Amino acid sequence: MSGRTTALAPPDGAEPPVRHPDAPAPGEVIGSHYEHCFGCGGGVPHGLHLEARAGEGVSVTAEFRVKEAHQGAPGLAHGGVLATALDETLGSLGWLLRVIAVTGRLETDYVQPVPVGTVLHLDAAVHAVHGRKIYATATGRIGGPEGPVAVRASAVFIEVKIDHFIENGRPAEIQAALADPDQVKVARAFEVNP
Ligand SMILES: CCCCC/C=C\C/C=C\C/C=C\C/C=C\CCCC(=O)SCCNC(=O)CCNC(=O)[C@H](O)C(C)(C)COP(=O)(O)OP(=O)(O)OC[C@H]1O[C@@H](n2cnc3c(N)ncnc32)[C@H](O)[C@@H]1OP(=O)(O)O
Repeated sequence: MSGRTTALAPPDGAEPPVRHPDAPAPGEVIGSHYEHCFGCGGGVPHGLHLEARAGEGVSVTAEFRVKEAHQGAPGLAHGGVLATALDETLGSLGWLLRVIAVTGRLETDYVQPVPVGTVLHLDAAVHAVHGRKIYATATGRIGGPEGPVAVRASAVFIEVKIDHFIENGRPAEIQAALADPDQVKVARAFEVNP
């Protein structure tokens, strides 16, 4: 057994998150981090095309319209797709901290079925940071931003450097990403030097 804990509750000594001075202003749209991302990329026809907006503090909002391609049961969203929407919304919080972070652990609660055609109103916030670990939660509501909760998530994201992608990604896609000035601009926004 290692001493690693994957608990979703921040440990003693965790600090409140600090919004980066260059974070997008509240209300500003946070662009896609990668055109081919299933969650936010414009280049994925059946992707979720999630568009997040910066909120106050270290928080974001996003909307996701459930399409036929997202069904798990007749006329209802697949739970894994909803988890992806929550994961992507949580992932965009990194823009406010100006760190690149990947999902370490994601726990989802499904409270109500979500029909095709529904707009899921998502919000997410970071609650604490401990070393490279970022503790965050997200909620998806139906009927409006104040509507009833349909899905919820708690997560731990882990800060990584750009090398995480360069070392683990498939070389063809990594080379294409590094040759794309828009992608390099995104990486620079995180103050990393690819
Ligand atoms: C050139 C191309 C550029 C392309 C990229 C462009 C721009 C980038 C910008 C943004 C993109 C960033 C994110 C995308 C945003 C949204 C998308 C949705 C998010 C995702 O969909 S993302 C995919 C799914 N995700 C993964 O693919 C992760 C697979 N995994 C790993 O890659 C490793 O597992 C890793 C890196 C997580 C850790 O590995 P490691 O060796 O670096 O670190 P280590 O193990 O030492 O852990 C350090 C501390 O984290 C704690 N810790 C570790 N694992 C934990 C867990 N599971 N739960 C709770 N705590 C955990 C330890 O307990 C320790 O804590 P402590 O320090 O207190 O001991």
